[in-house]
Amino acid sequence: MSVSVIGAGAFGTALAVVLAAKGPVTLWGRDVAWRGENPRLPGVVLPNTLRPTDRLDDALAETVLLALPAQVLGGFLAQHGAMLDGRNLISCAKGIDLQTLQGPSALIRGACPDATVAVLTGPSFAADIARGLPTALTLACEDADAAEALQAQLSTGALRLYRSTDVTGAEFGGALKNVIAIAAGAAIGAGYGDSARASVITRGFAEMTRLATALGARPETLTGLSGLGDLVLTSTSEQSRNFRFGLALGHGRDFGAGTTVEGAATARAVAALAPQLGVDLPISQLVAGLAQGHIAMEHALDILLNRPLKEE
Ligand SMILES: NC(=O)c1ccc[n+]([C@@H]2O[C@H](COP(=O)([O-])OP(=O)(O)OC[C@H]3O[C@@H](n4cnc5c(N)ncnc54)[C@H](O)[C@@H]3O)[C@@H](O)[C@H]2O)c1
Ligand SMILES: O=P(O)(O)OC[C@H](O)CO
Repeated sequence: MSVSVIGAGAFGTALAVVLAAKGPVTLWGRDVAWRGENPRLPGVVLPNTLRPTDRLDDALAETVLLALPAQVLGGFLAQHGAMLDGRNLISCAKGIDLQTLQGPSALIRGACPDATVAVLTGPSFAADIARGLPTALTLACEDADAAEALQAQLSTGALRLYRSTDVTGAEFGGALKNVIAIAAGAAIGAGYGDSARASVITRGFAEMTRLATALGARPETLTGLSGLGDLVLTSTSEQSRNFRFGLALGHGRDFGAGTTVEGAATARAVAALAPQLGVDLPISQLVAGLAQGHIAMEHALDILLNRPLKEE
């Protein structure tokens, strides 16, 4: 099966680099005028078996990894879905679409009804994957046979994929951890300390589980790589853009525009979903308010701590 990657950002390029060790890979991006090294992934030399292109019709393999940001995916599919239909389409985006409040797999299914839809998610920084460091991810697809075939196709010596049929659990775990990582960063940035961060991670994980299971996810998926695994990575590493965005909020500093911070828009989507699903998500709703500037950092702690005491 041939492979292509749509989206020449850090993650799409990193995946293309490692998969190109197994065979030819085409990488589509809007602007691939750079040659040899993608500025979004500095220091990584592209192998000869990786072919960048800005022509979409030139990048339509049997298996297509969609590595665009979540808020961009819907528009891209509306424009190009027909060209992509009928293939194995694997979402690598970690977010919830603000317009539809859907995860990437539902967007893909809507635009490409004859595709086999899967998600690839889990704890992984693009720079680590591109350097060939050992990484374990979840490949989720409702069709168990397709999941097994894609797992074999996309695993490499250092990139170890575990398969799952719980697409909702895998993709919502990956999206929601970004929101909680912002909260963890804000707690550290504001000087609340490591104990407070551990509370945010733990109570945030409870929120992730509540929301994802209300949407039909299996609870055990949330304890796997795509949920807890990625939450731990993203809430504890300054390599994470979501964590660094939270740090800036906590410090009261501006954060560079143009950096992909999936958790900011996803927090707003979560805040809209919570009342629809009847779930209580105080940390995520706080992040939505902070990210939009509706809540000031100095009030954030009071909002969380002044809620009624409850059973764990
Ligand atoms: N970077 C990581 O370490 C990492 C790891 C795992 C998953 N992800 C996920 O992968 C997704 C992409 O993140 P990234 O890190 O590659 O982002 P990035 O900021 O490095 O790159 C985003 C890319 O999207 C392109 N883009 C933006 N709008 C577009 C449009 N309308 N049409 C076509 N292309 C457009 C940009 O040109 C850029 O190449 C996110 O959902 C992220 O959560 C990233
Ligand atoms: O840099 P972030 O915060 O988008 O995180 C990247 C990956 O999702 C970590 O698994």
